[in-house]
Amino acid sequence: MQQEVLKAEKLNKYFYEPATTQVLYDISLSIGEGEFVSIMGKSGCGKSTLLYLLSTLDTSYEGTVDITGVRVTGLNENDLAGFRNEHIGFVFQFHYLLPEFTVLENVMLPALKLGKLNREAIEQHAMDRLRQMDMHEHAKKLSGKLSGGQQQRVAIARALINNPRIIMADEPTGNLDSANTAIVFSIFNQLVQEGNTIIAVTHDHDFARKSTRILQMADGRLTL
Ligand SMILES: Nc1ncnc2c1ncn2[C@@H]1O[C@H](COP(=O)(O)OP(=O)(O)OP(=O)(O)O)[C@@H](O)[C@H]1O
Repeated sequence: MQQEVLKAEKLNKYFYEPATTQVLYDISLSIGEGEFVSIMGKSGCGKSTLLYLLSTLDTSYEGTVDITGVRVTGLNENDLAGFRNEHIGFVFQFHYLLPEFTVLENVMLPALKLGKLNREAIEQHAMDRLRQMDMHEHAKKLSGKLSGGQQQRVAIARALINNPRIIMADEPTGNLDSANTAIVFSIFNQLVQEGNTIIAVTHDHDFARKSTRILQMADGRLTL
């Protein structure tokens, strides 16, 4: 049987400002190794909120989340930061590249933080990831000087530097033209072939159609 990578049980989420509102209702799901899951639904239905919970960035909710068999619900922020850095690659729009650092430095950063390899090994690994994204020729440029599509590819290289088993993406092709969308999709496809798991919030039907499963949301509930 396919190994379970992520399990969520009975997630409920409330926001308390400006008034108490429930935005996620009783969400339970299980995602296996090597799945490429798209989360879809109308604007405001709770997709990003759900992804924040699943990716441990938001810790105030009811219910439980287990990732790679670890109960992440209830872990303190320090432990969560370490867990995320090792197991989850983020391609989120707010996880911007640092514009005053080079492309290579940006990609190396999460591995330097993790501290498992020496600088030389990290640099080599970062260059390999950049080559995979066809961005190696830009390694020495300041990331702020790249186009949006190029920055997104660098962000993916950075997300992959610690070889996470799970990649969480919020609108990974949101600001991209069709050529860059195709590149990002083929990178994701390759990652899935290698046994990684991808969970992506997207409005892009073409993108979602190519994933292995679509989670459809409406009004804070999973409908499919
Ligand atoms: N910090 C917050 N405080 C209060 N309400 C919030 C907050 N963040 C989100 N919401 C509300 O929660 C609901 C779900 O928002 P969410 O961003 O998860 O939707 P979404 O499906 O990702 O939307 P979009 O596709 O437009 O990004 C919305 O009604 C939104 O207004």
